[in-house]
Amino acid sequence: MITLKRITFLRVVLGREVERKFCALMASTMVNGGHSVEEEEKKNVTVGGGVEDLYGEDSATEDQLITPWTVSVASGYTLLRDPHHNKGLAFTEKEKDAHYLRGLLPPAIFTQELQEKKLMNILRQYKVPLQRYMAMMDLQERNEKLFYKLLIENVEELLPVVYTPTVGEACQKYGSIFRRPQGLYISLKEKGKILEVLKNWPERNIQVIVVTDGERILGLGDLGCQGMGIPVGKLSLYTALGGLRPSACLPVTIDVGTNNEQLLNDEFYIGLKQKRATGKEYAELLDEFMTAVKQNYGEKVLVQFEDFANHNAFELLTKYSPTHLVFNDDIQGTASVVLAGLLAALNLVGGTLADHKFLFLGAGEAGTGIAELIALEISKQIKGPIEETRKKIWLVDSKGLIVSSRKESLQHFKKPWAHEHEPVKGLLDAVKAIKPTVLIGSSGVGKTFTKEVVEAMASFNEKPLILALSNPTSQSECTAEEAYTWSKGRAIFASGSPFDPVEYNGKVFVPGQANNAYIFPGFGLGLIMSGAIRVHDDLLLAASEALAAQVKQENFDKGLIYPPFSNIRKISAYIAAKVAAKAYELGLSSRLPRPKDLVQHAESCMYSPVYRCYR
Ligand SMILES: NC(=O)C1=CN([C@@H]2O[C@H](COP(=O)(O)OP(=O)(O)OC[C@H]3O[C@@H](n4cnc5c(N)ncnc54)[C@H](OP(=O)(O)O)[C@@H]3O)[C@@H](O)[C@H]2O)C=CC1
Ligand SMILES: CC(=O)C(=O)O
Ligand SMILES: [Mg+2]
Repeated sequence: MITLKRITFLRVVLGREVERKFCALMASTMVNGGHSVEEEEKKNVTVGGGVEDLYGEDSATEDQLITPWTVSVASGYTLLRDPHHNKGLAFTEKEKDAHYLRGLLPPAIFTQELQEKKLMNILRQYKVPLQRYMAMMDLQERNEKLFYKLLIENVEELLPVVYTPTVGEACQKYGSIFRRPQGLYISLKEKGKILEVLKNWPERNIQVIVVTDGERILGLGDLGCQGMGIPVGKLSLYTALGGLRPSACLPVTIDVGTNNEQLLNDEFYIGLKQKRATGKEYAELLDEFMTAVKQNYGEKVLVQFEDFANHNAFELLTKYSPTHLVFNDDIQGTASVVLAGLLAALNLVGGTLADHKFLFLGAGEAGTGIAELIALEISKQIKGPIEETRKKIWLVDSKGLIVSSRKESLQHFKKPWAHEHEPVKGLLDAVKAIKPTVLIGSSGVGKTFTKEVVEAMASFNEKPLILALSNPTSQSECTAEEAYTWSKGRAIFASGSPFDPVEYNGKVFVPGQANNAYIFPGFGLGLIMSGAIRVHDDLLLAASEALAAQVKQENFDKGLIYPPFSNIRKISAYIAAKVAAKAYELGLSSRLPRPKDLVQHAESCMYSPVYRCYR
């Protein structure tokens, strides 16, 4: 067995040539069915213009088995190809000598700051967002630290590139832009072998998994296996925004087929070409996955469900919450970020949460998840039963206002919202009938907050609070410009995907981004650093309150109900500390003793993308 220690010994004691020969011979014993070293050495033939075929790969015929041999000591060419350790032109002269890099790089040496400047210049030249996305993915595969340095230090500029809206387009075109796998693909073909598949992933100490089955990718619907862009994007935010180590993050796509005909007919589709498995077949695959995850990574690995369709999402969350550390970002993360925005908005609109009336367009994961957390917060504030506080909240789905006469036919997650009211068909009529102070879009359907809807909101609210949560930008219920113009500059507006500032009547309005990206990185860090074993609603409330507390007067002055993303690492540390504190208080934490200063502890846990010096 060849070991890293032996290779290092050979290199240090006997020199590089001996090491090369040794590796080659070890490799050749694994070629052609394992013949003796001598035999294989004799057979080392020359092919391709006199280049030695050390590993026997070129000379092997098609039916001969060869070993995909690699020596995993990161030095020389291998070091430059290793995204975790590559520093590009930033290797020092000393490092070039010590790590066999001389001649493999041009003479100039760039600092990481200069590399960052150069790459930002290049990125800014791309006019097409998808080109920027691909350039960032290339960078992530080439030089991980530089990727994160760029993302952390230019977060407001690059978030729309690696995340919504561009990640949506990337998923739609994932088959064409796919280069190298960035996460684990677990399909029906892997049934019975999922534990082995997890072991194929090169990293062992996984702390957070983001998993999708691709059925509800943003507001773009079923993108099957191409949904992989979402776990990859979310996890890059876990690192950039929440400070989790990249090596501790595992993106997973469960492929049970797709019902998207366009993909099924696409010759370049990268997933299983079959209709989605459902029922027992689906449940068994998911169960095998969840069991394998716990077996391989232990009790404290966080599994974040992302962009599952609601007919699976609620069930999975209910099923695995008692046994695993699971979190559904679309249901719970979105709820927490919206509640934070509402708590902050009270500074602008006045009153308490209980004084407001809420109307949702969209009664799925996001809509009912947010509604439930608002109702919970109000019931805690007024110390009243949640059945009563739910009555302040109304939801509209594709069939109209959810009312008691529809109760029998409603999905279980809509039933608590079926209040007494006569049937109402469309949103405009619902707005006029309910007269909400807060209108929240979570339908996944763009352009549904029409001029009439916004004008109606502005007719009975001095400052209508309008949140257009649906992603990507194409699915936003209205644009920032529409919200400000149609409300004559009175709306307080935030959206799931970012919009540029808008000038209306000589005043500049800055729309905020109501996106769960404010919550999940800090929330996850809080769970992990405290060794939490279960998620509890009170942790979500703690995260909301922490985020709301981070909105400063200067933000309110611009009409913002969220703090800017530029400060997100500090915000995430604060959220993490509050979540961890609550987890300790509830006895859900296993990492003892509890650190005294949790904010400082959170900051000290965070991954830094600064280059390290190699000995
Ligand atoms: N900003 C953020 O952080 C987040 C944003 N989102 C966005 O929210 C959107 C919805 O996500 P999610 O809740 O998970 O999706 P779901 O599929 O679970 O829910 C969608 C809801 O919208 C309703 N709906 C669909 N079309 C219409 C219509 N024309 N009129 C009225 N209602 C309609 C559906 O009605 P029915 O039940 O009758 O089919 C359903 O209740 C997506 O675009 C997603 O990107 C999601 C999570 C976080
Ligand atoms: C933001 C997000 O999680 C979504 O749109 O699904
Ligand atoms: Mg999502």
